[in-house]
Amino acid sequence: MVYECIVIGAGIQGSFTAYHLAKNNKNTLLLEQFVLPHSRGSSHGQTRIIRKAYEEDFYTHMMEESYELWAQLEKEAGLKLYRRTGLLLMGPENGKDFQLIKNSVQRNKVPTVVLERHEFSQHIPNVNLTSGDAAIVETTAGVLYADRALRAAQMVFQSHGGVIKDGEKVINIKPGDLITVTTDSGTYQAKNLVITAGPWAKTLLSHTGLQLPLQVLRINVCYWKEKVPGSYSISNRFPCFIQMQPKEAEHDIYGLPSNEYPGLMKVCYHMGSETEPDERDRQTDRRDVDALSTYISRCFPGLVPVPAVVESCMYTVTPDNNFVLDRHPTYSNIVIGAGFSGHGFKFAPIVGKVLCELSMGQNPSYDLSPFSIQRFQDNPK
Ligand SMILES: Cc1cc2nc3c(=O)[nH]c(=O)nc-3n(C[C@H](O)[C@H](O)[C@H](O)COP(=O)(O)OP(=O)(O)OC[C@H]3O[C@@H](n4cnc5c(N)ncnc54)[C@H](O)[C@@H]3O)c2cc1C
Ligand SMILES: O=C(O)[C@@H]1CCCCN1
Repeated sequence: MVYECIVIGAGIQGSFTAYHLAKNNKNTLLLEQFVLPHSRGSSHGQTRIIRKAYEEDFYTHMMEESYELWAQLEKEAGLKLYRRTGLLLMGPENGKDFQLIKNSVQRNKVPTVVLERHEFSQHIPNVNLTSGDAAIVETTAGVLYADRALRAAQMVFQSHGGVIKDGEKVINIKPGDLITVTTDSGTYQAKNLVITAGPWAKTLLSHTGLQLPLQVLRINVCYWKEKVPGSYSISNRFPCFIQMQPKEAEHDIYGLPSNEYPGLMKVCYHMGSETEPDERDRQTDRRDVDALSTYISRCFPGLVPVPAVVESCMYTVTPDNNFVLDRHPTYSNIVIGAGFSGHGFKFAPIVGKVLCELSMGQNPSYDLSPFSIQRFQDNPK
């Protein structure tokens, strides 16, 4: 049988693409190399941050509709996927990045509160605001329950007649008017193909003759013990946070209130060391954990500054940290979603929608020029 569309990769982006295709009555097959659920890609784990505060207007605009589509999935699946916590943004008051994001939220009317230094500790207890730093809180930001969201998108896809075949690794792609996809246990044909293979995108795209400048990083996902259980918890109304330009590191540090593992707060570094996705844990660089320990001792005195639990996850990053959402430059019936650069989860309902539109030959609902493949060819690295 010939499918209307095959989607390769059942992470959050592929699952949402398949969800939209099935809702548009397209006969769709979702292929996944590992038995589901698994923790080998980028979409596993309990939580992710959802927010509208971005330096770039186009991300903030996409998030308007994304919140609505997350709420729709909650309804369809009968599950709670989003919890509002607020997002505390801290950074050097006169720093360029902090100013850009502050101006953007004002320009785009994202609900935010500015916290003056003298009132900071009254609103955010147990955190030391670095001297020279300013703070704002985006009030509608919060947490997405990631594992649960992934299952929900897959469930709704199946309830619309979609087929998932897991434990089947794609080993070859033969482009054409009818595309032939070969896995380690079968061969399938479709009129359209969507590749959302996360950290494996580079390998898969090589079967289609395309090279993209994607780099895979291993992220140490660190949980830190609260000295007084609950002091940084969701139930105590502690927010998610992003610390821009921390003193001890080059990249941002971020955290989510304790919730999923009672007594433990997730605080991570927004960077990692390069790795091969099939040998993720051979990468043992822990310099990021040392920087986190120093930051936590200085700014989060209520946490024990040694990680209690370390999990891992991968980022697939592009040179400008913007996603790839485009048609294949040679084969217009192959659509690509890749390079989510450690911030793609919150956008998944919109990513799925535009990849579905591209694959159905429609005009996408958003200007996709920031996400084009052409931008790499214009500025080869
Ligand atoms: C530690 C961490 C924190 C993050 N925090 C946030 C956050 O707070 N907010 C936010 O919005 N985003 C966040 N992100 C980013 C977000 O999680 C990712 O952008 C998103 O999960 C990427 O999804 P994906 O579907 O592209 O990749 P994946 O989830 O990796 O899915 C790709 C799938 O393709 C499958 N596959 C690959 N090759 C093949 C093949 N040959 N055959 C069959 N299947 C194949 C893989 O097994 C995998 O299941 C974070 C990411 C990490 C790692
Ligand atoms: O996508 C996000 O909102 C977070 C910000 C901090 C780094 C990890 N990703």
